[in-house]
Amino acid sequence: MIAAARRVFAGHERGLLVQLLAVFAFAVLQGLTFVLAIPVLRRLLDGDTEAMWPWAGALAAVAAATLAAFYVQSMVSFRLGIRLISVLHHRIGDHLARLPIGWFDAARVGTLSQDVSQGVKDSAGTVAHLVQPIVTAVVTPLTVAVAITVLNPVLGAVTLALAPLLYLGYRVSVGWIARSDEAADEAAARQTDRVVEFAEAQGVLRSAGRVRNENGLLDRALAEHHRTAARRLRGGAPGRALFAAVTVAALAVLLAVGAVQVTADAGRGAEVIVLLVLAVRFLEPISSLAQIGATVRHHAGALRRLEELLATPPLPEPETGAEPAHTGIRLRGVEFGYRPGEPVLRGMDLTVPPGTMTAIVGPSGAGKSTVIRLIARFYDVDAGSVSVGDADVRDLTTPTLMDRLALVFQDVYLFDGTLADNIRAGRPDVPDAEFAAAVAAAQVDSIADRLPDGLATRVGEGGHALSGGERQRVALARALVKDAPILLLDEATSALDPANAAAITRALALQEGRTRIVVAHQLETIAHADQIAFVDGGRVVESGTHDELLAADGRYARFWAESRSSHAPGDDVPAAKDAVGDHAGG
Ligand SMILES: Nc1ncnc2c1ncn2[C@@H]1O[C@H](COP(=O)(O)OP(=O)(O)OP(=O)(O)O)[C@@H](O)[C@H]1O
Repeated sequence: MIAAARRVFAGHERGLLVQLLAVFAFAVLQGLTFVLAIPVLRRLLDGDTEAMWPWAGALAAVAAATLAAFYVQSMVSFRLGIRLISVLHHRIGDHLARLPIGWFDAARVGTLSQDVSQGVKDSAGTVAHLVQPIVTAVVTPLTVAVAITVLNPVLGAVTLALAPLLYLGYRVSVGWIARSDEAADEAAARQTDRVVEFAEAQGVLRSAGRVRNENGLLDRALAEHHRTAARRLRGGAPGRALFAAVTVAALAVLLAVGAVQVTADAGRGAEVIVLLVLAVRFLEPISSLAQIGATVRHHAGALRRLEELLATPPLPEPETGAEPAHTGIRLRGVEFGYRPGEPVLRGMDLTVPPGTMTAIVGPSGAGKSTVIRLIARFYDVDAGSVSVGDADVRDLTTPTLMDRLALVFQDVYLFDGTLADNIRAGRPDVPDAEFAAAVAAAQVDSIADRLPDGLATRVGEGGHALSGGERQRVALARALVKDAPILLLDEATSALDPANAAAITRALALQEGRTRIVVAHQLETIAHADQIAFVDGGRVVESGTHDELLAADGRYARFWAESRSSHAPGDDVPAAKDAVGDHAGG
C-alpha cells in the first residue's frame, strides 16, 4: 500500500511530510498530557493539594497546546486531502486524454466512474482522515510507555514487552476478519449479480410465461444473501474475540505486576494505581488499530486501482507531428488483433483516393468496423501501417488526425442536451447557414418536426428519446458540421429503417469532395460508392466499382444477388447484411 500511495501521490511528498510532522507533534503532546496526569493524580491521592497545583497548571498548559496542535493537524490534513482530490482528478483527466480510445470499452468505462469518484475520495480520505488515528495509535502509547518506564522501570518494561504481543494478536485477528470479509464480499457480489440478472431477464422470463417469481431465483438469491450476512458475523467473531482476549490478558498481566509491587511496598499504592490507569490508556489506541485496519484495507484497494489506471501506458505521440499531404487513406499489410493470438485483420491492403467514397462490405465479424477504428487510431496496428495523406497515423499528433476526421459510429452517444446542442458539439462556432445545411443533409429536420420543441427538444441522456436510426442521423449531422475532409461512417445494421437508410445514403452522396469510408449494410449506399471493398477473414478479397465486381462474378456478385433476392417487395432499401451471412471471426 505504501508503494502504491507513493506513486499515486508522487510530487506531494512535501505536503505529506508537513502533515506527518503536525500529526506527530499532536500525538506526542497528547501522550505528554497523559504523562502529566501522573504527578497530579499522585499528589491528589497523597492528599498533598499544595504540591499538586503547579503540576495541574503544567497539565492545563500542555492540554491547551494539545488542543491547538489538534486543530492545526486537522486543518493541515483536511487541506491536503482537498488538494489531493483536485490534483488526482487533474492527473487522471490528463492521463485519460492520452490513452488509446480503444482502451475505453464498456467494461472499463463501467469501473472507471467508480474508480474515479470513490477511488479518488477514498485515496484522499486516507490522507485526510486515517493518518492521524494511525500515528496517534502508535506515538501516543509510546510516549506514555516511555514515561511509565522512567517512573517505574518494572511496570514500564512489562508494558513495552506486551506491545509486540498485542501487535501479533492484532495481525492474526485482522487476518481472520479479512478472510471472512473477503469470502462474504464475493458472495454478496454473486448475490447482486443474480438479482440484476433476474431484473434484466424479465423480458425473457415473462415471454416464457413466468410472470411471477415461480422459479424462486430471486428468493434463493435473497436467502443466500441472508446466510452470507450471518456467515460474515460468525466468520469475523473469532478474530474479534481473539483480539479482545489478548487485550484483556495484557491488562491482567499489568494488574498482577502492580499487585505484586503494592504487596511488596504498600507506600507505592497511589503511584501504581496512577500508572495502571495510564497503562490502560496505552492499550486503548492499540485496540483502535484493529478498527482502522478494516478501513485501511478498503482504501488500499482504491489506491491500487488508481495506481493501475495511472500506470496504463498512454498512446505514444510524436513531439512534432507530420502533416498529411492530402485526404487519401491507405492501409498496407495491416495485421491487428484485440487480444494476443486472435488476429482480426490479416494483411489488409486498402487504398482510398482523396475525395472518393469507399463502401466496406462483408460478413459479420470480418473486421469492417475495425478498419474504421484503426484509421482513427483507437488502437495501433500490430504490423503494417495506416496512413492519412501519406503520413503514418502514428506520426500525426492526435489533434492533427482528429481535425481531419469526422466519425459516426453504430453506437451513437448523445448528450443530455437539446438536439441542436448535440449537433453543435461537432463545432460549437458553426455558422448558422452551415448548421442548417447539415441538419437538412442528414434529414434531422424531419425528426425535429415531430418533436414538441423542434431542434430545442432535449433528447435525454444517451439520446433515449430517439430511435437508433434517428440517433445516427443526429450523429451524422454532428459529423457534417465539423466540416472535416474525411468522413468515417459505420452504418447502423439494425437501427436503420428504410427511411433512415435512404436519408443517410442521400446525405453521403451530397458530400462530394470529402473522402468517405462507409461500413455499409444498405444496398443503396453500397451501389453509390466509387469503390467497394469486400472484406472477409481480415483482408480485402475483392475491390472495384459495383459494375466491375458484378462483371467479375465473385464473392461480391454472389452477395449482391443474395441480397436482392432477400429484398422483400415493398421495402425501399433492402438490408444487405442478412444476405451476407454470419461468419463470426471471419
Ligand atoms: N473491443 C473488442 N475487443 C475484442 N474483440 C473485438 C472488439 N471489437 C471487435 N472484436 C472482434 O473482432 C472481430 C471483428 O470485429 P468488427 O467489429 O471489426 O467486425 P465487423 O465486420 O464490423 O462486424 P459487424 O458487421 O457485425 O459489425 C470480431 O470477431 C469481434 O468479435
